Amino acid sequence: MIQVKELTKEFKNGKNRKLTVLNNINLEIEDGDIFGIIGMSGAGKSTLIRCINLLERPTRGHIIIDGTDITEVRGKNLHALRKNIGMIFQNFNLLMQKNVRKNIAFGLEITKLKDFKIPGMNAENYKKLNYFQKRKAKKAEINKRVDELLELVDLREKEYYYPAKLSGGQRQRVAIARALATRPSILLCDEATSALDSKTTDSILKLLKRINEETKVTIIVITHEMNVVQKICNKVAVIDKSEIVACGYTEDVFQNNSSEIVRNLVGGIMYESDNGIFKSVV
Ligand SMILES: Nc1ncnc2c1ncn2[C@@H]1O[C@H](COP(=O)(O)OP(=O)(O)OP(=O)(O)O)[C@@H](O)[C@H]1O
Repeated sequence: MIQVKELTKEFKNGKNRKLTVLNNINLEIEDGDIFGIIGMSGAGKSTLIRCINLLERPTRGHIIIDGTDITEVRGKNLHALRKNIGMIFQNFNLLMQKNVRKNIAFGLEITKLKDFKIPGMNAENYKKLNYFQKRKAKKAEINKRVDELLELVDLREKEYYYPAKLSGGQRQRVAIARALATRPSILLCDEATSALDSKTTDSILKLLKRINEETKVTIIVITHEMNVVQKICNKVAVIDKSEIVACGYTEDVFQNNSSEIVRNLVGGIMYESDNGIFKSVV
């Protein structure tokens, strides 16, 4: 479980001036959730997601993942923490000089040999291997993992392509595979479908949902596209002007139109309720 407690983030804005981008945020995200965070541009969504993997350090407050307050984590332990949190972006952030296989393998390649855990091998057996045996075992394990991920994101046929020769949707599939390579328990998606057309968006959302069901990875989705939240998020939080103004099961939040910001954001969305009857929430 991810618990965000009384989180505040301030940026220095000129001499002696502060900009409060997140103000006393409280959230609970359960294991296996696909949790949406929505809000207008500038509301603080990206800053919140960047605090969750400590790309930004909160000014005050706590982020507790499975009982560990990660705001206290520094140095070597930070590396282990980051391996547990994958991230994908709007612009994919692929390495353009590396092919699909090498992009996916990247996070595993840069893991130091001593930190590389080979599944199925216990610490005693591993200790007995010499340096070259360890390197060989690491290489074989990386290849096996990349093969699995290529199957998962359905890119087997493009494994030796460079990103420049891939469509936007294929690039995002590579980014998803790369983010999952270290078997993280959390996947952060920062406007991951914003650069894609609606058909490609749908195929990426289906893929994320399938991955969530198969691997139980917790997914946090930041988006300004309400249809993304409607299609895959079981829960959603709405941020407005640095604060959470609504939070809960997606259907409940979308159907409760008491807050103006929620009305503006979800205005016009048709929601399918449990009994199959479509109704407008505005
Ligand atoms: N490093 C920084 N230094 C100063 N101000 C920042 C910094 N990063 C973000 N901000 C400010 O924080 C506010 C929130 O930014 P953030 O990117 O979190 O919003 P957002 O909701 O993700 O917006 P968008 O949907 O447009 O990406 C903005 O006013 C932005 O200018």
